[in-house]
Amino acid sequence: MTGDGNPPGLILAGGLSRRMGRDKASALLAGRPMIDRIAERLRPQVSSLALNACEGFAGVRDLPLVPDLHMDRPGPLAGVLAGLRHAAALPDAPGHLLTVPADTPFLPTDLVLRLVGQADDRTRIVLASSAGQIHPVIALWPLSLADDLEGWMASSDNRRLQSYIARHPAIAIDFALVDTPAGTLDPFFNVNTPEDLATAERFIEVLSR
Ligand SMILES: Nc1nc2c(ncn2[C@@H]2O[C@H](COP(=O)(O)OP(=O)(O)OP(=O)(O)O)[C@@H](O)[C@H]2O)c(=O)[nH]1
Repeated sequence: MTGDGNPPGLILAGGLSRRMGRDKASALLAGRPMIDRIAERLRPQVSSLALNACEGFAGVRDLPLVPDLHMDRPGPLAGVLAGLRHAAALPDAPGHLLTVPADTPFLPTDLVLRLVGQADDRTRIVLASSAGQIHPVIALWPLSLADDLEGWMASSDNRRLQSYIARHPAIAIDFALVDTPAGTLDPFFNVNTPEDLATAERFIEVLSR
C-alpha cells in the first residue's frame, strides 16, 4: 500500500435506517451510541477516521463529515465515492480507503491487518466475508477507482455494490465466527432493527463478563 501504513477509514452512515425506525448510528447500544463503539474499534486500525452521512447529520460530533457527492443517487456506492475523493485529498497519499457500515458494532480488531495483507496491488478490492457471505460495504478500496466509480454512477442506474465490484479484481477474506455464552457471534453482525439491538446488547453483556 502507498505509505505502507494503515489506510484511512470511513464509516458509512448515509442510509435511511427504515428498519430501525430512527437513525441507527446514534441508537444507544448498552448505553452508548452504536457508532461510538464502531469508531473505538476502528481508530487503532486506521490512519484517520471520517463519517459519511447526509449534510447536516447530527449523530456524531467528533468525526469529520464526508457527505455524499451524488445526493440524487442514493446507496452506499455514493458514500464510497465520496470517501475515495476525501481520502485522495489527505496529506499522506494513501493507496486505499477502508469502509465499514455504521451498524456493525463487533468489527474484528484485526480487520485492517488482514485486509491490508491482501492489498498487494493498486487495483484489487479486498472484501470481508464471514460464514460464506461477502460484506461488500466492509472493504478496502483502491483510491485509483475513483474516476471509474464516478463514471459508473453517471452512466448506470445500477446502484448495487456487488454489481460494481463484479467488474473489478476482488478478493474476499474470511473472518471466523466467535463462540460466546449467548450463542455464535458473527463479527459482522448487522444491527438493523430494534430486535437486533437487543441481540447485540446480549452479546455485549456476555463479552464484557
Ligand atoms: N452514503 C450512503 N450510504 C448509504 C446509503 N444507503 C445506505 N447506505 C449505507 O450502506 C450500509 C448498508 O445500508 P442498509 O443497512 O442496507 O440500509 P439502511 O438505509 O442503513 O437501513 P434500512 O433503511 O433499514 O435498509 C449502511 O452503512 C448505510 O449507512 C446512501 O444513500 N448513501
